Parts: sequence; structure tokens; C-alpha cells
Amino acid sequence: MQGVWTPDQVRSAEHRLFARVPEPTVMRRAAFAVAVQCARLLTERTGGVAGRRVALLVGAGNNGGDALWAGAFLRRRGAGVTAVLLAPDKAHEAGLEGLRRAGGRAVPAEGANADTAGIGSEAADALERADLVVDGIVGLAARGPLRPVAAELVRRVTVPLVSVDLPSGVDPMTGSVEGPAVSADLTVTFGGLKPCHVLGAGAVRSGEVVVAGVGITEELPEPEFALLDAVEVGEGWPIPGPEDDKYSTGVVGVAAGSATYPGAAVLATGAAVRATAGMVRYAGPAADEVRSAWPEVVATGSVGDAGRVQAWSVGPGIGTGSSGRDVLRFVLESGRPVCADADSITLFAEDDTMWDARDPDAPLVLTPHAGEFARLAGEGPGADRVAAARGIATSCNAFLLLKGNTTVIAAPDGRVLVNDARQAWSATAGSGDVLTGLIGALLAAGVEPLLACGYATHVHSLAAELAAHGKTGDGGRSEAGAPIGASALLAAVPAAVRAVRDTALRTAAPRAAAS
Ligand SMILES: NC(=O)C1=CN([C@@H]2O[C@H](COP(=O)(O)OP(=O)(O)OC[C@H]3O[C@@H](n4cnc5c(N)ncnc54)[C@H](O)[C@@H]3O)[C@@H](O)[C@H]2O)[C@@H](O)CC1
Ligand SMILES: [K+]
Repeated sequence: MQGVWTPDQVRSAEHRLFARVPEPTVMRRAAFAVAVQCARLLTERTGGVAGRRVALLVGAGNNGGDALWAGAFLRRRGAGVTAVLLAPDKAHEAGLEGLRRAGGRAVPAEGANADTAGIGSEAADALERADLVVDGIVGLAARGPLRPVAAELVRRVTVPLVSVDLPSGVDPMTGSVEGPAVSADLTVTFGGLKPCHVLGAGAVRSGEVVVAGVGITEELPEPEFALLDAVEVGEGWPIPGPEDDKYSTGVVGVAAGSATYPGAAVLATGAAVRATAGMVRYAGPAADEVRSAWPEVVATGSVGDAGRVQAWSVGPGIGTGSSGRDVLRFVLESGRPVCADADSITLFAEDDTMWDARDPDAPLVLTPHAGEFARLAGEGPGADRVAAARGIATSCNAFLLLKGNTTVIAAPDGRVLVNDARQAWSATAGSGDVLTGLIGALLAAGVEPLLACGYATHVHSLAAELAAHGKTGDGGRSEAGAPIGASALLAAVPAAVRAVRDTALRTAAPRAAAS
């Protein structure tokens, strides 16, 4: 798992490090890492470093200091470097001195002969001629969007942009963007990932993220939350072994859909069929449609007749009337793990007694989108979606999966996993029904609920991406992609599971050879 640390955690780690290593040394390590990545990008895009022009956007703090020292390193490799100072009186002194000694120059952002936007002619010129721009405007101490002059400078950038620590203008803690902000091609951060690199708009605006250790990593505490990677998903996805049969690999019950809207039932049941080798039971008014779409499913008309299952997926399309209420109550009283989605979330929000129907020891997964979350919590998730999800998971003693382009999954004990899709192909009607079916199947297979949600979310977004790009083994590959429906997403689930398992295999093989 890849950890993510809050700005406060990183600052405390920095202070512990400064007891052993002088602060300027740490800053130079950070700046050197930035310079190495700038040189790589310059070489990729322009064929070299010497003779290329670099503009540094430099704010008032140590983030600007990093940029200035990075400029000094690039100058020594033969690049022409100009620092554009947003706050000339407050620019990092040693960094500025270092840049000048190396032969770089500094100009004020709002200097002489300012144009109508207030940008000085030397600054405007430096930006216009640059082959690469370094964003050292603001780092961990960032509050709010870019101020007007910085925003104007950033708006003019047409060449590759490297952010120091984080894209300026993005909230470090939540990744939210409330006004002008940098969109970086590459971000070089220090010690470990911060929330803004993986959450919301910040994840997109960070571009490629490179983590440079600089000595801080060793001082970091337990991360605030974590990301699953393809290897972990591939290693953890349940696969039948030689001793297994249809019961031992997990029997999942799906209670979804209605006679008028059988689609939710067909999609959720299909996802359960495709997720694992176990058996799928369906209970509800769409039994005929489910049977004809998925002959392998044992379908009955009501949850009472469904037979034994190891976990339930419940909710999509069951309605919020009395029959939906009875269905939800029945599955909660079964004492089995339950993934409750869609209408069942509304039922929880509307009827407090529903919480009492649960066996408190049986895991409950709730999978709201922002609107359903607001119904459950009394208010929307707001900018800090990790804190919001964690709060409800704890207070409801449930696993809470908050849907969105960045999916946040919180366990009742405070653990959090985040899945950043980095694309939105799964934002299509019915895609939530597929996710519910995947989670239910993994719960039935005995996967720990936080991981079940994490694995399902990862495979779900990968399936959407593969389907959108025609990479599901049926030909017609496309780099640009095209919109897909939930059925295409569902059809791509086996391709996504194969892809993560292949990645895990490829990673395991060199490890085995090395041991
Ligand atoms: N202390 C060190 O030696 C190290 C610091 N590091 C760098 O130091 C950075 C943190 O430095 P600082 O704590 O000096 O703070 P920043 O450089 O993040 O912020 C500088 C100043 O900008 C102001 N500011 C906040 N929001 C702003 C906005 N929207 N527009 C304009 N100005 C705004 C703040 O009041 C702050 O005083 C890290 O992000 C990292 O780049 C790294 O070099 C690692 C080592
Ligand atoms: K920055």
C-alpha cells in the first residue's frame, strides 16, 4: 500500500529530521530532486538541458527556496535560469544567493514597464522565452487559490510545468480547488504523498507525481490513509484453488431491482457472477430477467426463499416503500455481511430503527454517492471527503464507501483507503449497481470488508477504462476512448481482473528469482 500523509504529519517529521540533518541540507536535497526531474523533462521534450531556458515562479516561503536552489542546479548544467519573484522582499535569501552565484538572475513579477495585467516586462519576457517553468509559488503552507499576479503568470505558461511539492493554489489537505491554481505536468514532493496528490482536482492538477525521500520518509508516522495498487488487488482477488467448490468460494445473495426496473438486478447480479467463482443467488421481482441474462444464477422471487448465502448485496432498485424496507430488514437480520447501496441508503436515512435490525458484529458496507451521503449524514461531504467518510463510518459502525472520481473508503476503526480513478468513464447510469455486485461477491468470498471495497473499486474503474478504450480483448483499441454504458463496464470486469492478476504475477516473478 502506498501511504499518504497530512501536511502536519510531514512538518513534524521534518522537525524530527532537522535534529539530525541541518535544514539547509534537507532543502538542497529537495531542490536537487526537483532539478533532476526538470532535467529529465527538458531532455524528453527538447533534447537536452544546456542552452534551454527555465523560469522559476518564486513565492515567499521555503517552497520558493526549493525552486531557487533547483534553478541553481539547472544553471550549473548549462540552462539559462530566471527567477520571477512574487514577493521580492521575502524571497528565500540563501536560495536567491545560490542562484545568483550559479549565474542565474532574478526579476520581480511586478517590475518596471508593467503590462495591463500588472506583469513587469522582464518577468513577461522570461515566461515567454522559457522551455520549462518551475512552480515554487507556495507549498505546504498554502491557503486558498492563487492570488491575481501569480494566477496571471501561471495563465501565461504554455510549456511543461513542474510543481515543487504540490501544485500551487490546490488545498494541500483536501485537493480541492476554489479558484486559479497550477496544473502541473509533474510534481516533485518530499517524504511521501500528501492528500492533494491523490484527492479530487488536486490529483489531476499534480500530473505525474515523483516522491523524493530527502530523509523525511524515515521520520514519518503511520500514514493518514493509503492507496491500493494493482499488485495488491491482483494478489488479493479471490481465485478458486484445487480444493474449492461453488460453496467454498462464497455464495452471494443479490436483492435488487423491481418488475418495472429489472436493469439494476441484471447488472448487480452479473457483476457478482463475473467477480468470483462462487455461487450467486438472486431474490426479487426481476427473477425472470435475471435468469435469462445469467443462467448460472439461482433466482427466486423473495429474499425469504433465497436459501443460505455468505453475504448480501442489497438496494439498487428495491424502492423506498414498505417492500424495500422488508427486504433490507430481512438481509440485515440474517447476520451476514451486507453491502447496502442506493435505495437501502435512503431507507437507513429515513428510518432509524433500521440500524437496530443489524447484528452489530456483521460488517455493513454503505456505498453512497454525495447526494445519498447528505441524506445519511444530514449534510454533504464538503471539501474534506476523507474526514467526512471517516466520521460517518465511525458513528454508524459501518464501512463507508463515498463514491466520486476519487472514491474514499473508511472503516469503522478509522482506517481509510482511497482510489483515484484519474478518469471518469465509469460515471454512467447503472455503474453503481455493478460496484455493489462486485463488493457483495468479495464479501461472500471472505475478503475483509475494507479490502473488498478497495479491490472492487479498483477493478471497477479499471474495467471502465478498458471498456472505454476497447481493450477488452475484442479488438478495436483506442487511445482516446469513447463513452460506455454499464453493460460494457460489466463485460470488461474479467479483463480488469486478468490485468491486475497479470501485474501481480509480473511483480512476483522477479521477486521469486531474486530470493
Ligand atoms: N523546511 C525545509 O527545509 C524544507 C521545506 N520544504 C519546502 O518548504 C515548503 C513549505 O515552506 P513554508 O512553510 O515556508 O511555506 P510555503 O512556501 O508553502 O508558503 C510560503 C508563504 O506563502 C503564504 N501563502 C499561503 N497561501 C498563499 C497563496 N494562496 N498565495 C500566496 N501566498 C500564500 C504563506 O503565508 C507562507 O508564508 C514545502 O512545501 C517544501 O517545498 C522542502 O524543502 C523540504 C525541506
Ligand atoms: K508549489
